[in-house]
Amino acid sequence: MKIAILGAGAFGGALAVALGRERPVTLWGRGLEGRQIARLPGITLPEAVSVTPDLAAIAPADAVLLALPMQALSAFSADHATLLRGKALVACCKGVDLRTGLGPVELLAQLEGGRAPAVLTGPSFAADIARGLPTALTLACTDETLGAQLQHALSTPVLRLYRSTDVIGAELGGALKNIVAIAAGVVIGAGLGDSARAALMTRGYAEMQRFALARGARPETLAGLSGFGDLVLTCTSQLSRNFRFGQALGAATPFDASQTVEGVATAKAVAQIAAKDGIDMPISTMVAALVDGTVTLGAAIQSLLTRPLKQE
Ligand SMILES: NC(=O)c1ccc[n+]([C@@H]2O[C@H](COP(=O)([O-])OP(=O)(O)OC[C@H]3O[C@@H](n4cnc5c(N)ncnc54)[C@H](O)[C@@H]3O)[C@@H](O)[C@H]2O)c1
Ligand SMILES: O=P(O)(O)OC[C@H](O)CO
Repeated sequence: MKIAILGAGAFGGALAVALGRERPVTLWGRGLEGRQIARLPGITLPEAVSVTPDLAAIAPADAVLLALPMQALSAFSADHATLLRGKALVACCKGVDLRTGLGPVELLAQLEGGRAPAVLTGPSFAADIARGLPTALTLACTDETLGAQLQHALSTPVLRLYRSTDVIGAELGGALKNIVAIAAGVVIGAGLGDSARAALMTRGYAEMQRFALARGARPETLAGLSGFGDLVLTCTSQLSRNFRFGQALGAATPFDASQTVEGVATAKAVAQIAAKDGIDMPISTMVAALVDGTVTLGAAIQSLLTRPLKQE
């Protein structure tokens, strides 16, 4: 299986490094020059990675990994539909498209006549993958045969892929955990303590399940790498941009606006869907209001703490 990766940011670069240590792979990215990845300082791409600024050069690839920010995926896949159609597409982004309310697999499935798209997601910092540290991810695809082929093609001795057919559960776990990570960052940034963070993560997980199950996900997927696993990683590590963004919000300190923080747009998308479909999502709704500036930090905390007492 010939593999191409689209997007030479942190995650696309890290996947190219990991796969390029084992087999040939093509990496395309905007403004990609030389064999360094700007978002991965100190990392050099292995020899087996062919770097190209020309998108047409990925034409021979059988499998294409799209490591772009979620909000760029819709326009990108529509603009390059002819090139992408017929290939095994693997979405590597985490989020919900703000304009359509769709996840990455649902967006890619709109390329008519294509194969069943897959999603690669789970607890993984690009910096860890690029350093060759052990990482486990979920590869979800409704086509079991294709899913198994991709699982084997994309696994390495230190990058272990677990297979699933629950694409909705896998993509929503990755999308929703970023919202909870922002909220966890707010809790820590505002000095509310580790006990409050544990409570927030637990109630956030309940909220993730509620939303995902309402959209057809399987509960065991949410309990796996792409849900619970990624929630734990992202809510507890300073390496997470979503967590650090929330921390800056909670502490009222500046944050580098050039960083990709997927939970911001996804919180807005999820809050809109939850309001429309009547799904109780208090943390996501509050994160959406906080990032929009329609509620103050004090009011947001107060609102979550004064919700009616209920059964767990
Ligand atoms: N960084 C991580 O640790 C990590 C881990 C797992 C998953 N992800 C996911 O991977 C996705 C990408 O994140 P990242 O960390 O690589 O972000 P990044 O900001 O490091 O890189 C994004 C790349 O996409 C490119 N890009 C943006 N818009 C584009 C467009 N319209 N057309 C072509 N290229 C475009 C940018 O130039 C940049 O190279 C996100 O959804 C993120 O959640 C990231
Ligand atoms: O830096 P973040 O917050 O986008 O998190 C990166 C990955 O999604 C962690 O699994």
